[in-house]
Amino acid sequence: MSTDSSASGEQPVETTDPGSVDADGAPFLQQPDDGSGHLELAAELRRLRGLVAGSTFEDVHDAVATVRELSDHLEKVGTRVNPFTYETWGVPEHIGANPAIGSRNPISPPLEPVVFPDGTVRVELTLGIEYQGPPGCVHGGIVALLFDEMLGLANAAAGSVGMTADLRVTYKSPTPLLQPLRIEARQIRTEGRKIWTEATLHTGDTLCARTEGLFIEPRGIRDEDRDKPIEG
Ligand SMILES: CCCCCCCCCCCCCC(=O)SCCNC(=O)CCNC(=O)[C@H](O)C(C)(C)COP(=O)(O)OP(=O)(O)OC[C@H]1O[C@@H](n2cnc3c(N)ncnc32)[C@H](O)[C@@H]1OP(=O)(O)O
Repeated sequence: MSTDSSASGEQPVETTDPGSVDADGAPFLQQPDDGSGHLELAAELRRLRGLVAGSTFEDVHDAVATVRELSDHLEKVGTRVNPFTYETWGVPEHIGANPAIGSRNPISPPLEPVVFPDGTVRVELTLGIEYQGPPGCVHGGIVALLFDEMLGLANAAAGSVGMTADLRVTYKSPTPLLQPLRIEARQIRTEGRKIWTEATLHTGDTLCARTEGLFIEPRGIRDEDRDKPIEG
């Protein structure tokens, strides 16, 4: 969880609170903390991101030098990782680097999904000014990113993985910044490698957006196809 400044810069606003877990929901794809401080670093950078995007400054050249020093330090002490291969869908390192859900990725809000017995995956979150599109509203591309991810998670909850082939988003009402949002996603049906999944985004009782996605399970991803080459 991180704390970012509001647009006015006066009140700290929680931007990534995943909300409470209902009694019958269970945390889904929890991302382990390896104790290295990596997650705290990402959380602090999220705070920084909110401050940089959501503030004006007179002179921050001192901050530039400090951040440059930090980057130089991290470059020295870290081990760079390469993008993952298809076989690694869902391993903690794959999830952790994800721009929507990844706890190690400062770009992500991040999402902390909860799965329910009927297969619904839900996240609750509040987005700050760094996600702004129209004034006061969440950028439509961010909504699409969150939807794509949530549909993918609903597929994972149903035991499948798929590449997004078609993603339709209907924006019904502006998605507000700095207000609690709730996204719920569920797999609807499958036919061979084709998977249909849907999601909604609400603030309170207001429907802000909904989506329908068609996903295609990559060839070779199923156990019986392990010896076949994986194709996107
Ligand atoms: C458990 C593990 C947990 C993991 C958790 C991870 C969470 C992370 C979640 C991350 C989430 C983020 C997710 C992301 O960011 S995914 C990244 C964004 N998506 C892509 O980059 C996909 C790019 N496209 C492709 O790779 C290929 O085109 C795919 C793989 C989609 C299909 O190429 P492929 O060669 O395999 O398929 P096919 O041609 O034999 O067609 C097969 C069938 O599908 C039908 N079809 C195909 N395309 C379309 C279309 N556009 N509309 C309607 N129908 C379409 C087609 O007619 C045929 O139907 P039929 O004739 O059989 O009836």
